[in-house]
Amino acid sequence: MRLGELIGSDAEAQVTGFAIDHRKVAPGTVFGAFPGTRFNGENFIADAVQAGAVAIVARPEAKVEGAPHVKAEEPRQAFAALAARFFAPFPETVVAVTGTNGKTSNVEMVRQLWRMAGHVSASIGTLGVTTADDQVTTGLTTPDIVTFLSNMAGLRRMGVTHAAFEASSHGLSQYRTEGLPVAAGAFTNFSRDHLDYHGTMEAYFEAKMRLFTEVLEPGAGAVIWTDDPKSAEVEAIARARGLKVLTVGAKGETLKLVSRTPTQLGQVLAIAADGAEHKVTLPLIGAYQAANVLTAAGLVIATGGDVKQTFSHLSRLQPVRGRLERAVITKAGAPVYVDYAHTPDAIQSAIEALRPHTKGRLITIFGAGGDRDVGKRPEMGEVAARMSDIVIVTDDNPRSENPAAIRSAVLAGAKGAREIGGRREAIAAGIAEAGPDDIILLAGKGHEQGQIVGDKVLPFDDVTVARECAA
Ligand SMILES: CC(=O)N[C@H]1[C@@H](OP(=O)(O)OP(=O)(O)OC[C@H]2O[C@@H](n3ccc(=O)[nH]c3=O)[C@H](O)[C@@H]2O)O[C@H](CO)[C@@H](O)[C@@H]1O[C@H](C)C(=O)N[C@@H](C)C(=O)N[C@H](CCC(=O)O)C(=O)O
Ligand SMILES: Nc1ncnc2c1ncn2[C@@H]1O[C@H](COP(=O)(O)OP(=O)(O)OP(=O)(O)O)[C@@H](O)[C@H]1O
Ligand SMILES: N[C@H](CCC[C@H](N)C(=O)O)C(=O)O
Ligand SMILES: [Mg+2]
Repeated sequence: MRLGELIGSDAEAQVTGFAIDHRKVAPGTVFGAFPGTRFNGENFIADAVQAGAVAIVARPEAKVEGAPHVKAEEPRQAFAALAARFFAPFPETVVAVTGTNGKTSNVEMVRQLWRMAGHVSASIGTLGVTTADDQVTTGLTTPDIVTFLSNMAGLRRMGVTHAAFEASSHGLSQYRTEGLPVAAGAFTNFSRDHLDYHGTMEAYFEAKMRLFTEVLEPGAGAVIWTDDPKSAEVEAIARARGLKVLTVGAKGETLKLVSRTPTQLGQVLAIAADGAEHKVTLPLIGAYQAANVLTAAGLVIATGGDVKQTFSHLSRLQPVRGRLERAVITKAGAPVYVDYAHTPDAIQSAIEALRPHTKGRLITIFGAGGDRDVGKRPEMGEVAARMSDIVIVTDDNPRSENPAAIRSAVLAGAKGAREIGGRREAIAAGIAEAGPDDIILLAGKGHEQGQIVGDKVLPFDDVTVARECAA
C-alpha cells in the first residue's frame, strides 16, 4: 500500500507494516510513538526513522524529523485507524465484551454458539486466539494493537467469518482493540479491579464505557446485563449513542431470566424471549455462568442469530477452561474446582456457585497477584472468609513483590484464615483436610500455566497440581 493512500498525501513510499516498538521497525514501517507507563515512545522516533520508518504517528508536540508526522491528540487512536486500513479485511462479524468479570467466558461461549450455528468462528482474549481446532496464547488479554489487528486479519485469511474479542479496560484505555468495525458489544458487570492502573472506580468505569461511546460502530448492538448496579448507567450511555440495546437478565426485556434451578451437574433456565418462555438445560453450574450464557446468547442474536436455534445450542456448551472446572475428586470424595476468580466479586460468585453443591464444608484456597491493585487484597480476604468454612491464603503470581507481604494484606481482611505460602503445599493441605461432603475451591489462576515469581515464570497449573496432590 502506498503511504499517500493511507495518510492522504502524495507520499510514494510503500508501507510494509506497522509497529509501536521501535525495535520492530523495518524499512516501510509506520511507527506509532506513544507516551506509556514506563517509557515515552516519542524518545525512540529518531531510532525508528533511522531503521526505515516511513511515517510517525505521534502527538502534535512530538519532535519528528526525516519522515512525515501524522499529528493526533490521541495518537493511539489515530494509529489504530490507519493500521486497520492496512490490515483489512477482517472477519465480517466482530463483537466485543467488556466488564470486570466474565469477558473470557463470554467470548468463548459466543465462539461456540456461532460454530454450532454453522459459522467459522474464533475468539481473542485471555485464553489467546481460539478457533475450532487451535489455541495460541499471547500472555496478555490484549497484547497490542498491531498484534490484535494482524491476528484478526489472519483469522479472516483462514476463513473465519465471526470473531468475538475481550475488550479489557487496559486495552480500551490504550486503544489496543479497535479500528475495525465492531457490530455489537456486551457489558457483563462492574466491580473493583485494576485500581493500580486506573486510580479510581470512575476512571475504570469510563475506560470500559469507551466500548459503547467510541469503539462500536454507529447503530451497533449493545447487549447489557441488567442485574448489576451499573447496568442502568451503561444502558443510558448506549441509548445516548443511538445503539440498538438488548437487555438480558432477571430485569431483561430482550432475554428475561425467569428462573434458575440448579441440578447436580448443571442448571435449568427459564428464559422469556419473543413473547414465549423457553426452557434451557445448561450443562454448567453457577449463577455467574447463567449470566454469561445470557449475554453470549444476546450477542449471537444481536448479530443475526435465530433466538430458538441459539437457545437449543445452549445445552451443548462446553465448559470454559479454568472457570469452575472440576479438576479431580479426592480419595476422600471431595470435588476440587479450579476457578479464575481474582476479584472480590468473582470470589463471591464462585463460592455462591459451589455452595448449593456442598453438603459439608467449603474450603477456599487463593492468593492475590503482585504488582496489581493492592486495595482488592483485604476485600478478597473478607469475602472468602465470610462465605467459606475454611480459608487458606497462599500465593498467586507475586511478581516483583514479597509474597509474605501480599498474603498478610489478604489475611488482614480474612478472619480465621490459615496461611500457607507455597501454592502446592496449600493445595495439598486443603485436599488432606477435605472429607467426602466437602468441596474445595482453588481460586485465582484458572487456566494459567505458571507462577510468576520475580521475573521468572515457574510452571504451575492448578488442575495438574490438584490431581497430583489427590493421587
Ligand atoms: C500497564 C500496561 O497495560 N502496559 C502495557 C502497555 O504499555 P505502555 O504503553 O505503558 O508501554 P511502555 O512500556 O511504557 O512504552 C511506551 C511505548 O514505547 C515503546 N517502546 C518502549 C521501549 C523501547 O525500547 N522502545 C519502544 O518503542 C513501547 O512499545 C510503547 O509503545 O502496552 C504494552 C504493549 O501494548 C503492553 O505490553 C503493556 O502491558 C504490560 C506488560 C502489562 O502487564 N499489562 C497488563 C496489566 C494488562 O494489560 N492486562 C490487561 C488485562 C487485564 C484483565 O483482563 O484483567 C490485558 O488486556 O491484558
Ligand atoms: N458474569 C459474571 N459475574 C460474576 N463473576 C463472574 C462472571 N463471569 C465470571 N466470573 C468470575 O470471574 C472469573 C473470571 O472469569 P472470566 O475469565 O470469564 O473473566 P474476565 O473478565 O475475562 O477476566 P480478566 O479480566 O482476567 O480477563 C471467573 O472464574 C468467575 O469466578
Ligand atoms: N488479567 C488479570 C489476571 C489476574 C490473575 C491472577 N492470577 C493474578 O496474577 O493477579 C491481571 O493481570 O490482573
Ligand atoms: Mg479475560
